[in-house]
Amino acid sequence: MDLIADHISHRFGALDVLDDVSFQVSAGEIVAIVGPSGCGKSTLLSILGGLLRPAAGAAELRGAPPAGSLNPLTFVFQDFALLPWNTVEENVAFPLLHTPLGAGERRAVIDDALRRTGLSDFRATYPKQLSGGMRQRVGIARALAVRPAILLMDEPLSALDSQTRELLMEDFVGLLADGAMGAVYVTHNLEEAVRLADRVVVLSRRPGRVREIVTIPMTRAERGAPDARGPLAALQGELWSLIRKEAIDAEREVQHA
Ligand SMILES: Nc1ncnc2c1ncn2[C@@H]1O[C@H](COP(=O)(O)OP(=O)(O)OP(=O)(O)O)[C@@H](O)[C@H]1O
Repeated sequence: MDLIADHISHRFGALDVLDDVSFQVSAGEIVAIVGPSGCGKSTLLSILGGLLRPAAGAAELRGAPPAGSLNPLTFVFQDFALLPWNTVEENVAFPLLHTPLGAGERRAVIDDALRRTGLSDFRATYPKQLSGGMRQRVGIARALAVRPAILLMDEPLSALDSQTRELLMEDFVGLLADGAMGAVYVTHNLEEAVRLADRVVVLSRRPGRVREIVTIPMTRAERGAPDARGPLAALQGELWSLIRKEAIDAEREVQHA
């Protein structure tokens, strides 16, 4: 299933936030969205996920959803957005409430999501008993439970320390390796963008326009190898050179606002 951003523009009152943004996420592809602070990345993700109707243009899904999909698009949030009074299992089960799944099928879906995220032994645990990395794994398991075509991820690792980020990046690469699921990955972190994405959409400062779409010229597997650090750092440098000036301008704008 493909996700198409088709000439999307948006404004909040007098504030122009996005200007004519177009790109495509093909089935199984990971597309990162980077750009200066406040350029409209989260707004764009909300529009792609159908939470916000754009002022102009549209977000469209094309193609058949994965077998058994309950929702082709699902979000993974920076702050995990878990229900603290519910166990891990209940959090993962939450999006399955009010769906036509029978009890057996529901259990199989939950078990599968917990297994794929390494949470099978934590099903009865409450979020506050877990580390940040484990909480975000619960957020991912909950997203997997609806068998989506595309994960919409808004800074999913930014609340985590650097070692935990590394581990979760490895998890993402593993989860998305079979190409059954794609992702849109909003991040400030260019290291994450070049490590995970197949293509990177670089937005200008607000109103966000597509400055460039950079294709990462290495497979995801190649990027996990120890000798990939040099080429990845070079790619990161390339992206930073596209963003740097506008990031400085955007930062000044925020500070003087
Ligand atoms: N609901 C809203 N009402 C009014 N203004 C909003 C609303 N949501 C976002 N904005 C403004 O729109 C602009 C873009 O916000 P958005 O969060 O999409 O940017 P971003 O690129 O994700 O930011 P950051 O990099 O800081 O996470 C900002 O100036 C923000 O203050």
